[in-house]
Amino acid sequence: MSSASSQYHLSDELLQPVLAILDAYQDPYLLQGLVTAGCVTKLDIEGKRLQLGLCYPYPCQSLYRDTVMAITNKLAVLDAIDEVECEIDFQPAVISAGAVDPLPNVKQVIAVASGKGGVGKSTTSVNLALALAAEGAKVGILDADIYGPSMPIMLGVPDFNPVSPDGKMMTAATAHGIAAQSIGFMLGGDEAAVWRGPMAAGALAQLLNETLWPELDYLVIDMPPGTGDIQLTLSQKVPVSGAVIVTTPQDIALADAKKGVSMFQKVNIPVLGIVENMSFHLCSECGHKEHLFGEDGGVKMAQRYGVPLLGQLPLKLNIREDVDRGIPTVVADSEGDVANIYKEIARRVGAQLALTQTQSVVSISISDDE
Ligand SMILES: Nc1ncnc2c1ncn2[C@@H]1O[C@H](COP(=O)(O)OP(=O)(O)OP(=O)(O)O)[C@@H](O)[C@H]1O
Repeated sequence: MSSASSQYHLSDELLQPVLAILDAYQDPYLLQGLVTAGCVTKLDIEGKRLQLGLCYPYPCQSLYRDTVMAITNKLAVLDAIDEVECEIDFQPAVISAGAVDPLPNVKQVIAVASGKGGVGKSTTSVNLALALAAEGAKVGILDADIYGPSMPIMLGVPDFNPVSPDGKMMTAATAHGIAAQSIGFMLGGDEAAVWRGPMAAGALAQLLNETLWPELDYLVIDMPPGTGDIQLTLSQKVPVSGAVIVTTPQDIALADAKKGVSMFQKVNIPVLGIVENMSFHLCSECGHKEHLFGEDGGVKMAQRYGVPLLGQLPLKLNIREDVDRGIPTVVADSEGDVANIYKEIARRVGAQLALTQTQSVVSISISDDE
């Protein structure tokens, strides 16, 4: 149990059944009871009104209402409680157990990668970033795709000029509530495409380090596609907390995505999971579902590598149209089915990061004590 137990101000007689009820409530993403997961930060009682404080290590704002209702119903069996006042918060861990220095202001860096181009990595990155923000996190995105920077268009800020007020650090754009920096703000696509290996990785790391990022819970990096030198060097130069691999279900893309999984495993960056994009075509008129690129390739790959399948996105016209007009689907249709899939993916990504870091915390505190 966490040190939060010092915030528990209930008599032993009441504390035990309350903790038992709260721990019987399994968090669907952490797959642990709320007490075991360290989410219960406050317990107090005034008359028969229980004051409950919860702090999640991943952003899940859209679930707060249902969670409170479910917990309140369970606690209602106790005679000593007839009302529950619940405060919920979210706080990701700030941990960098890796060799690379953490970025000031940035708690977690998430790399979004794909084995090959054109699988929808940038579309997934931008919608994931916006979904993390919709779930209550402070988010930034770095477009490191030197072969085809797309964030300026996808976020509707094609003319942003990242001025450098002090001649050293650059500003980030703000779009739909997230901070954005892109190699595309600096260079035309063609010019950037001639970059090679370590030089490109060095320039991207510089872009990352020399941007005045606001306080961020998560910085999503849209990596260059592929698994070559640039990607490997970038993964070693940037304090990446975890990686998300985007693939389509067909065999060739999957073979490439496997290389992506292996690359991150080689440099000890946890693979948080796989997003299968363009999983099926959903006809917007008749609702017919068709598996154009094969069925469940991402599912099989996730099983084979023992990493979670974070979600499956349909091939849908409006996903493309929305990024083309600079208003990604998570913003354009924020309560629609597609936005909800991205939000589900965002919660899973945040929870996976938290679980990965719980393990790091354990190993760090052991070596500190020694
Ligand atoms: N689920 C989807 N449904 C419909 N269109 C999609 C979907 N995902 C991506 N697209 C479209 O597919 C094209 C390629 O997507 P995107 O640019 O995100 O891929 P990428 O993997 O980042 O490509 P690159 O490696 O070339 O940068 C874009 O036109 C995008 O709008």
